[in-house]
Amino acid sequence: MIEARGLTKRYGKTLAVDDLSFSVETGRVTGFLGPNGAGKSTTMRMILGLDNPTAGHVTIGGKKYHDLHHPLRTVGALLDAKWVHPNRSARAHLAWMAKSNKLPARRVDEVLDIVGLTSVANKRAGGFSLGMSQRLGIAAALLGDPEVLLFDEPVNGLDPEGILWIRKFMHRLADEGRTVFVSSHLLSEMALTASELVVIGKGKLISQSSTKEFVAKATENTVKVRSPQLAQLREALQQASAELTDAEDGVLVSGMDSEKIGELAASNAVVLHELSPQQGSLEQAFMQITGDSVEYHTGLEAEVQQVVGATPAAK
Ligand SMILES: Nc1ncnc2c1ncn2[C@@H]1O[C@H](COP(=O)(O)OP(=O)(O)OP(=O)(O)O)[C@@H](O)[C@H]1O
Repeated sequence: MIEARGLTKRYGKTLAVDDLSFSVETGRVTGFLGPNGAGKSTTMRMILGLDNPTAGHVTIGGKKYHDLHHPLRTVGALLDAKWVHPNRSARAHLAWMAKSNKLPARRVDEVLDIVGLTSVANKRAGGFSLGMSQRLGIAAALLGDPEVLLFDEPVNGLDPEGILWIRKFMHRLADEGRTVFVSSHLLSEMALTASELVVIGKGKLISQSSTKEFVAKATENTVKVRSPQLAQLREALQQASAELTDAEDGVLVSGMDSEKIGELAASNAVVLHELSPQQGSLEQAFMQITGDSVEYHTGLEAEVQQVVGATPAAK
């Protein structure tokens, strides 16, 4: 379990992490979500003792990283998959890591097998694709068989197959009872990967909850209605204080659930052609909750739309 309390990091004038408190539980995948520049990497570096907090603290299993007896047996991390020496083979790289950290040599072949790199174990890591490099990075993180795993933007640049592999692998690690903390600015990806979410913007905590709660709490639920007697239905809905927004071929109703709308239509003898509750998406929730915490708002919105074909919440 990871616990941050009042964690703060200042670089000159930039407050990269601002009084952040959150906890990451064992046995599940927790997403660390925030737009670019929100402070995710800085937080991860502080968890791993690579950066010192300006204030506050963060512990792993109750201890600060520097107080851990066997750091690599406690926590493994994938921060940058491309730091491997390019002329070293995958096996040599892991063997060197195992040796320098006093971990058993037999673990090298075990982790190569776990991440599916056995057949290319003797090939130069410099020739690896990004997906293979990520797997090698994950193998390195697993060398000490740690209970806690941190992944910083692990799916960045991967093809769909690579993304799927990482996602399934994280679920597997959590199912084994490990603590998995994974950062991403890809909202849609986190919805599929993480059951818990720690959401930050501009270094500050925005929310910590289950992914389901996050979406439910943040999205305004609407119901799409189509009817050949739309004018009549509009009047009835407005009289009942529902809020209406024009949709392409009908209206979006908020402030009233689908049962009520159906009953209202029936009591006014209005025929309905569609009555469909609109599922809130994680993207909509994120936009609504982060609001002006999104440092590069326009860019992020465009990116989200590109990635998932999502449209911003209908108002
Ligand atoms: N070593 C550093 N020196 C100065 N400023 C830094 C340093 N590291 C990070 N920052 C600044 O701190 C803020 C948070 O950066 P950080 O990399 O932690 O965010 P992030 O959420 O991981 O973003 P990204 O997804 O782009 O990596 C940014 O404004 C960044 O420019």
